[in-house]
Amino acid sequence: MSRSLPPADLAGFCSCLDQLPAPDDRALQGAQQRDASLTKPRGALGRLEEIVLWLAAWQGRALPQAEAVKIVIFAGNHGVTARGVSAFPAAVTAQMVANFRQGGAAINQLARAFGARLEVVELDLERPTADFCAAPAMGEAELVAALRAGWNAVEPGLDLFIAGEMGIGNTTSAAALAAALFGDELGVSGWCGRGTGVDDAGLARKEAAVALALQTHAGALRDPFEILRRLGGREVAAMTGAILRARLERVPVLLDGFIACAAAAVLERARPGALDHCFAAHQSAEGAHARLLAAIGKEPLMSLGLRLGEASGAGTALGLVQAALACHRGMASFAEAGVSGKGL
Ligand SMILES: O=C(O)c1ccc[n+]([C@@H]2O[C@H](COP(=O)([O-])O)[C@@H](O)[C@H]2O)c1
Ligand SMILES: Cc1cc2nc[nH]c2cc1C
Repeated sequence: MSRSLPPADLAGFCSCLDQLPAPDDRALQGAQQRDASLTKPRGALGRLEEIVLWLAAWQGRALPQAEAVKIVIFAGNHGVTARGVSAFPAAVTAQMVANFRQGGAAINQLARAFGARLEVVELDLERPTADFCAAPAMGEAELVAALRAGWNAVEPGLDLFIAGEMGIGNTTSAAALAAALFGDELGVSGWCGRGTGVDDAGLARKEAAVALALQTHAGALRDPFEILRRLGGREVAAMTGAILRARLERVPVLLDGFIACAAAAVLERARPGALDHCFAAHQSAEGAHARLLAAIGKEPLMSLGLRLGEASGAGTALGLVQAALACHRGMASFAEAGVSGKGL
């Protein structure tokens, strides 16, 4: 299904979940057949083969490509930063947006290295969300505006989409989201990590903020989109909207780190299988990312100790995507190369 206009309201976004397209089985089979013909023992390219099959199924072609690759960094500010939950001041969000625009951030280098188009979408940076320890982070209209901003960032026909984020304080928001979506039986500390590098006192403030938020919103944390409204942030909701639109357009998505996965998890909780078009690029060093990946049923491609956000893990994984596609598209078959097939 291709639809250009974003839903007007929250009910419209929710009803998209009833219309999720399936992968293209014929394209998948075509890619499997080609893979089986190539001059290598079957399975010998390991997870590179998995990447190719995923792209084939969602792009709808046996010879997938990564020409039109788009990375969008969504930026938002968080009221919860007033509680001392980050190692950096909230002003860094806008300063990094300027850095993205000037080409000086890590993601600028990765996008250039791997031939991806990079865009930055600022979401009301001068107006942080409400401190979710005391009140819902966003009103419904704000949530819908953020979901729509994400939706509008994805166009049909992309070969691959990456949603990235920049938002001082957003690992606290992502921890609260994950705890609310998947339960906090291990305690909130199981979902809290050091983010930009908070010290022990900062980590304790973060855990206290998440615990207080869950208490404040107790009884109102059943619906995943309501959880997003209460505990999320604008850039988080924009990633949710973008990942949903990508699914409707059958555009495959590479998931980045802890915050991007929390945004995606809203969809998975709302509709199991909603993330079938997504591949987890990496496991970040944020302590709870491994748990979150397991909760959404994703096996990360790499674990390099990255904890930067801004789509840097997914941007790095583009190199692996290119490696996978180069082999699938360029290798000779056994017949073409005159190589003997398996004997026994
Ligand atoms: O992607 C991740 O897993 C990740 C882990 C730690 C930090 N970050 C980035 O750091 C910022 C949030 O960290 P913090 O400590 O301010 O909550 C935000 O801009 C994220 O892009 C991102
Ligand atoms: C400098 C800096 C760059 C970032 N990029 C994504 N999150 C970030 C957080 C900080 C603090």
